[in-house]
Amino acid sequence: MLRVGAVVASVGIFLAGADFAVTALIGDQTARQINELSKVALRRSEAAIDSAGAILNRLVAKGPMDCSAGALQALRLHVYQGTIVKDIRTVDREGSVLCAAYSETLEFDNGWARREEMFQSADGQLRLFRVPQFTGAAFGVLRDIDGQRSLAAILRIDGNLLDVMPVGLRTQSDVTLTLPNGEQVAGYHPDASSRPPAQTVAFTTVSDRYPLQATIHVRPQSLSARQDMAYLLTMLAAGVLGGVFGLLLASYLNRPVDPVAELDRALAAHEFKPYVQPTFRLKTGDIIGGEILARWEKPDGRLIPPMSFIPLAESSGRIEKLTWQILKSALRELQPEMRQDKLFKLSVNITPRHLLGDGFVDDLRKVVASSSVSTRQVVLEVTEREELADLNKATDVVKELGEFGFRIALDDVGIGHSGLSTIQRLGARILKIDKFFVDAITRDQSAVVVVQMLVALARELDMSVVAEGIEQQEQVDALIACGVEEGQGYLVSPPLSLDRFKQFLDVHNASAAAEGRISKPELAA
Ligand SMILES: Nc1nc2c(ncn2[C@@H]2O[C@@H]3COP(=O)(O)O[C@H]4[C@@H](O)[C@H](n5cnc6c(=O)[nH]c(N)nc65)O[C@@H]4COP(=O)(O)O[C@H]3[C@H]2O)c(=O)[nH]1
Repeated sequence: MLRVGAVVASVGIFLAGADFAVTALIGDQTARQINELSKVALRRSEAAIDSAGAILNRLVAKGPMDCSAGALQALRLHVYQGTIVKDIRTVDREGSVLCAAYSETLEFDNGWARREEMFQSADGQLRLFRVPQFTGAAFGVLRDIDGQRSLAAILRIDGNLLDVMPVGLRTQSDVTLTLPNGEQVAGYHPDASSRPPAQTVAFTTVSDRYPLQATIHVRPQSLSARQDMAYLLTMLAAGVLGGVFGLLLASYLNRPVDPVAELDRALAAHEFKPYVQPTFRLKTGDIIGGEILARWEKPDGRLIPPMSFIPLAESSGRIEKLTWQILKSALRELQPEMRQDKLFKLSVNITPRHLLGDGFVDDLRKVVASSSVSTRQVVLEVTEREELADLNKATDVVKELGEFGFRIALDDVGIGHSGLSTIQRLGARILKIDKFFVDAITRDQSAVVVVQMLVALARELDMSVVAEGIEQQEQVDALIACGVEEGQGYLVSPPLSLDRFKQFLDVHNASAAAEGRISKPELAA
């Protein structure tokens, strides 16, 4: 799962990065290419004017262009031989047409420019002008013959602009040729239905020989790199690179983590939290305390149960630090409630080795003293799962703890190592009956007998009995019948985070006070 996540995330990041870079780079490159194409359009147009100028020069050199039959014949011959020049006309000084090679073409005209409306070429030889026609506009190129007359070539060069743009961009663009006054003299426009909308980007090149500029208008989307093969190839490469990087990342993340180093990191980050499960009086349901149960709140939000890390914490010698961390935290947070209800008991699990370790009693006293909570309200649950290596020393420690007011509970009684003699000698004040017997008590008579026996033993030794893992009211009834007075279990509440445990206490105390079972002064007494 981690591997798939790392690969997907890496591919996504690489593609996004590549998209950004490639869009900028290729988009920029596309813009430069279109700019080059506008130069191509202009060069072609200049070449067409050069060609028309050359024809007019030849005609002027040939002889009198005086509208005689011979002169018109010569004009027609040149028009016939050329492809761009559609007609050649002789005009007077003002610009009025005197005669034309093909006089029929005059019918297509929709006006005629006056001489002063024409634009002169840089070398002063030619004048360019727009010839409005019913079918659009033609391009006029005028050359003076003498002080009285001129020759005007009528050009149609739209076709020369058709293939300036690559096929893929033709429907996305316009190519136009305009005079300095903005009048269009030639142009290629795609089919009207697919013409570029008003929102276009313009690329213009201005001629330094003729009063003319070529402009290409394109849709902004056409500049997008996404249509480009280079884009697709780059994105493919980025995807592959992202995948490879993701696999490397996944194997790095999946590398075996030293579990003890991970425990140390979590301890340093205070990721172990005290959850608290309430203990209650079986007959009344009153809350009389709670048991601290460790939880590991991982940075990713996962909540790890204690049996997944307590054994390693015990075997690696980290359990002591962990125990102090969660005990201090619980005492600090629950101090107001514990000072208000002096009968409230908070219990914490202590491993036998920790209990018997150097300085345990002193350390515990310091921790509890710094929280301003009475030692009488702190219960140490020593599990029976692990054997008490040195029973004599354990008995001494328990005695010393008792002298300072702490109580010891023997946990998991009935399923652990210690026999009746341990229970009797250790001097513990509380016996915790394991969930195993609580589960069986409503269906197995022998469980009833064991519980009755433990209750009798506890009375004999002046101990109280707490039953663990109560989930049903029938179990409560059976336990009461056996003489058990206190318990804990999901029937009342699972272990809760400190915040939720405090809320639980508030709600419980409020309803108990409302029912008149407990009054606040009693709690404080
Ligand atoms: N199914 C069911 N379970 C119930 C019910 N009521 C309580 N339990 C669970 O029974 C366990 C009782 O704690 P435990 O016997 O001390 O057993 C504890 C204790 O031995 C150990 N542990 C937990 N926290 C610590 C700690 O801070 N230090 C040490 N040394 N051991 C700890 O881990 C054990 C397991 O703790 P948890 O998983 O919290 O499991 C807890 C509790 O959540 C119920 O009605 N139904």
